[in-house]
Amino acid sequence: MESGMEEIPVKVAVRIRPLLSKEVLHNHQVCVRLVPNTQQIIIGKDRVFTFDFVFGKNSTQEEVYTVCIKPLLVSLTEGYNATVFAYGQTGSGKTYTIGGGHIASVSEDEKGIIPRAIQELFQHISENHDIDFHVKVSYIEVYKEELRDLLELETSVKELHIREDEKGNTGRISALKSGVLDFSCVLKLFLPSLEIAYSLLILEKKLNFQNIN
Ligand SMILES: Nc1ncnc2c1ncn2[C@@H]1O[C@H](COP(=O)(O)OP(=O)(O)OP(=O)(O)O)[C@@H](O)[C@H]1O
Repeated sequence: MESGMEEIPVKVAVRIRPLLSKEVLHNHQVCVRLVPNTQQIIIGKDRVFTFDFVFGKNSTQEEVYTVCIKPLLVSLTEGYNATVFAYGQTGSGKTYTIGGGHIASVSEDEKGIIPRAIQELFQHISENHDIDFHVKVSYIEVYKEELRDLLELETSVKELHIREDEKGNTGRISALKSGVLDFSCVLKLFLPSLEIAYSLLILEKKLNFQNIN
C-alpha cells in the first residue's frame, strides 16, 4: 500500500469515454484530454484538474477495476467497509463503467465493476475455507432523491431509507437483502432488474474469526 493511502478515505477517479459513433457522425469534438504521465486532465484549452486516478478514452474495464476497485475488495475481505459509486451527467459512462446494465450478457472484457467485484469476492471466499462469510446483496437506484429497490421493483419508494446507526455510520438501507451463495446466485438476482442510471451495490459480509488459529 502506498504511504499515506490509509489517511485518504475518499478517492476520485475520472474516466473519459470515447466519442460514440453518432457523436462522430455529428462532428462532436472532444473537449477533455489527459496530461501524459500525470493524474491531471485539461478541460477546454487550459483548465487543469487533478484527481486520484485518471483514465483516458482507451482505458479498459479491467484497468479501471484493477487500479481503483481491487484494493477496496482486498480491504473488504479484511473487514473494512467499501463503497463505490459512479457520478456524472447522462450518457457519460456510469452504467458502462459500474457494469450495472445487462450484467449477464456482456463479454468478459466489457464487464464492469460490479460483476468483477462479485466474481473476485467469491473467488476469495472459495480460497478461504477457514473463514465463515455471509454475503448479502442490495441493488438500489437513487434517482431524484428517491430510492428504488431494483431486486424488488414493487417495493414502494417510501419503504426505503438511508439511515444512520447508533454510531453515526450511514448506509443502513431497509431494502431487500438476499443471502447469496455464489456468483451465479447474484446473476440470477440481477437478471430481472432494469438498466439503471445510477447504482450502488453494497456487499455486506460478516467474518467469523473463531475458526482462525
Ligand atoms: N469507456 C467506454 N468505452 C466505450 N463505450 C462507452 C464507454 N463509456 C460509455 N460508453 C458508451 O456510452 C454510452 C453511454 O454510456 P452509459 O449508458 O454508461 O452512460 P450513463 O452515464 O449511465 O448515462 P445515463 O445517466 O443516461 O444512464 C453507452 O452506449 C455506452 O456503451
